[in-house]
Amino acid sequence: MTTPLLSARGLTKFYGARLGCADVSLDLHEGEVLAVVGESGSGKSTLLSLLASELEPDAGRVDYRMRDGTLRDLFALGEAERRLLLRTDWGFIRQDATQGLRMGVSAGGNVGERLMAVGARHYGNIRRTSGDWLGRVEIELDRIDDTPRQFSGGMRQRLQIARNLVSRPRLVFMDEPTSGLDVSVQARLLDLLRGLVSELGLAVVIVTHDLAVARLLSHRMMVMRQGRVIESGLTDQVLDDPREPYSQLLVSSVIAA
Ligand SMILES: Nc1ncnc2c1ncn2[C@@H]1O[C@H](COP(=O)(O)OP(=O)(O)OP(=O)(O)O)[C@@H](O)[C@H]1O
Repeated sequence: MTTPLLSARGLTKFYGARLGCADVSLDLHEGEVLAVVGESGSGKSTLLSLLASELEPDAGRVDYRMRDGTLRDLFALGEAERRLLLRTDWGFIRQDATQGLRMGVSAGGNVGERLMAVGARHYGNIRRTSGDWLGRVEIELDRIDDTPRQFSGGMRQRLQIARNLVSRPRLVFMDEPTSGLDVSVQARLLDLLRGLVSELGLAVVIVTHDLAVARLLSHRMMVMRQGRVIESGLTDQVLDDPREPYSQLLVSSVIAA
């Protein structure tokens, strides 16, 4: 067995007296897609923020295997190291595109900025690579100088994808990347994401309340309820044959919908 890329043990977070999540452990290997599902308030976003070290846990730890092979405790990283990871080795695709994009910067600039973070300096190359990536996410090249404010919701999400993937991260966090979009737009976006994730061999932690998204994108899934993981396993197994009554309810309510 190879060492996991990301490994969490006993992650627990309280907001005052309210539980965010409790005692969550997981391993994520390179190229693996893990979906975290559960109803609203079950702790999915809290867990994602802890894994991405945006939030400090009350207990537990997260280790990450750096590119040089060393295992690092994420909460022991300095702020500069953490920011560097976020800009280079990781991506974070957010539900709200205004939080994941620089809304006042052109589409090309949004993508180019990430390239500069990994050392690109030549303007012509940066613009060409940015243009290539806009094409890959189906944004017309003549929109390269428009800002995301002039984009539709679906286009903004595709731009977030380009911005995050252009620097070839190894790990991408996704927080409900398709919710809030029209069903037909969601389907296209999911297709695009699925293709890129497999082509680039990305490791992904995706939070979603939509089991169809989990089915389409993930290899493994975890079901959360009231801050705790109540079931986990291979996605097809959990969805086709859920063990826990709560997971059965989740799955059947989708089928009924
Ligand atoms: N900043 C905060 N301050 C206080 N309580 C919080 C905060 N963020 C989350 N919580 C609480 O922690 C619990 C888990 O919330 P979390 O946002 O992680 O759930 P979720 O599964 O992501 O929900 P949703 O699908 O609605 O985003 C909830 O009870 C929530 O009210």
